[in-house]
Amino acid sequence: VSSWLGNSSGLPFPPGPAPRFITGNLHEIPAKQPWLTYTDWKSQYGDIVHARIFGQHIIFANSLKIATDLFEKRSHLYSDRPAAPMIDLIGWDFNVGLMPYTDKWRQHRRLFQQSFRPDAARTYRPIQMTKIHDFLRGLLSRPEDFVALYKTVAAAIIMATMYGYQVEPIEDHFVTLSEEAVKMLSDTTLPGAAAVNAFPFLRHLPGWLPGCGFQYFAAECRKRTEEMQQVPFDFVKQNMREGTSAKSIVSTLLEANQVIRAVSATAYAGAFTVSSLGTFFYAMAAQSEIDNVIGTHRLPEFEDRPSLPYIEALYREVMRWKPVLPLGVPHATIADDVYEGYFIPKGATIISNIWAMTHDESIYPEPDRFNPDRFFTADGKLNDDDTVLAFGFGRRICVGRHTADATVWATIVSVLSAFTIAKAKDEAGNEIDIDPVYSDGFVSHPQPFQCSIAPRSELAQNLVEATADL
Ligand code: HEM
Repeated sequence: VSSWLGNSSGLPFPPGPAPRFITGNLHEIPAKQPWLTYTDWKSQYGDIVHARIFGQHIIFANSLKIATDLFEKRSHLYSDRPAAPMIDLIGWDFNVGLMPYTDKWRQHRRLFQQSFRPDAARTYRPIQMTKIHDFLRGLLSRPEDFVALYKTVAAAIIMATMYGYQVEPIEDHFVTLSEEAVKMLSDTTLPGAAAVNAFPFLRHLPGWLPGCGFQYFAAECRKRTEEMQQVPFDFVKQNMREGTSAKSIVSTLLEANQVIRAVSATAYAGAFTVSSLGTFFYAMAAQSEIDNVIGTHRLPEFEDRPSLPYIEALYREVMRWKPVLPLGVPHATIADDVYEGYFIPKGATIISNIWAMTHDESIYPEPDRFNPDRFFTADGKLNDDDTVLAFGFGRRICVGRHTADATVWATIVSVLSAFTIAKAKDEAGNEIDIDPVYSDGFVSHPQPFQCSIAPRSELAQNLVEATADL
């Protein structure tokens, strides 16, 4: 009770909606697109907002300044993750991104960084391009399956770099395993999603008791999560035994070590966040820049990046407009703190409201409009707003960001160089409008929609077909 109500500091919590006695603000947390509600709270209460769900204090960092002050300048206090018993129950505690701020996290993060720091990330470029070219050929032969295809490209890159495993173009067993495990995680971690997060003692009660059905769900999740870690790991070990192992991060690091198993499965799950890729299909421009700089006789390469400022702006806008994790991954405090006269208790959940930051009208006028031009100065130069907020903050900033950045950029430029994407037409020849609908939950993916994807020219088609022989 003292943690629910208690604040012995004599200082106020940051402003926020009035909580009810027991449940706090639970009744105000919407199931759908909660980041929109939290961004409304920003207009009402300011850049730092406090809410409570049962005994859990939640602080929303709604501006870049607050995020920088807390997650970066006070990173020694703000780098923990909230304790969520449901994460342990479903077996996701193996994941670096969800681990508390402990020596174990440091060890996993260090290993991850070794394989994903900028110079290491550059060595994966050939694999990235190969998989992106597979994707382009997929678009030629099955444009109607573009959603399944772009989802696979991100997974294909991670699976090839981590495990040396080449995914099947459709319904790959490993990819399906990971997709299901990520979906289960997404369903169980939002505030208010699982009673056991609010009442941790419930984890000790058997599933047959009323209200404890989550135990059966959790047991099923644990099985999937275990499989998701073990199956691709066994694949590498088997190939190494048989001497057929392709070079991969796991085969390079492998000393039959549990940390590697967990770190690699973390990366494998990270693949799904690369669904930022879906977003850029909503927007078409920039082909003339590619034609002017690269010409039409070859496909783009990573080395072209500095010469393509418009594509750079397009990439930034894709990452700004619909951040894949609109509320980031929650941080938590490891001790009491006072910020600008407000009390922030130990164990509080700190949400980086990335949506509010990337839709801040004072920085991005008309924030809901997709407009890459906003990243140019008045004299037509790319501006210096090059920090992608979608990757989060401080010591917990996304470790896969260099690889993810390269994948998203290279996919955008490759598709644009070879294809025209337009609205689909109905039987009467009228254009079908696109209604951008995104999934709810922890990860926000674009939902399937219709559009027309066709090679820009015969030359473009030949270039894409020729990638099969590379
Ligand atoms: C467009 C793609 C991606 C986006 C937008 C993204 C975004 C994020 C965000 C917002 C966080 C939380 C940062 C914070 O706590 O403040 C995060 C953490 C993380 N990401 Fe990514 N990510 C992407 C791709 C990837 C990929 C491809 C990998 C793996 C190869 C990856 C691995 C991780 C890991 C391991 C963490 C946890 C770091 C920690 O807690 O110490 N991410 N990511």
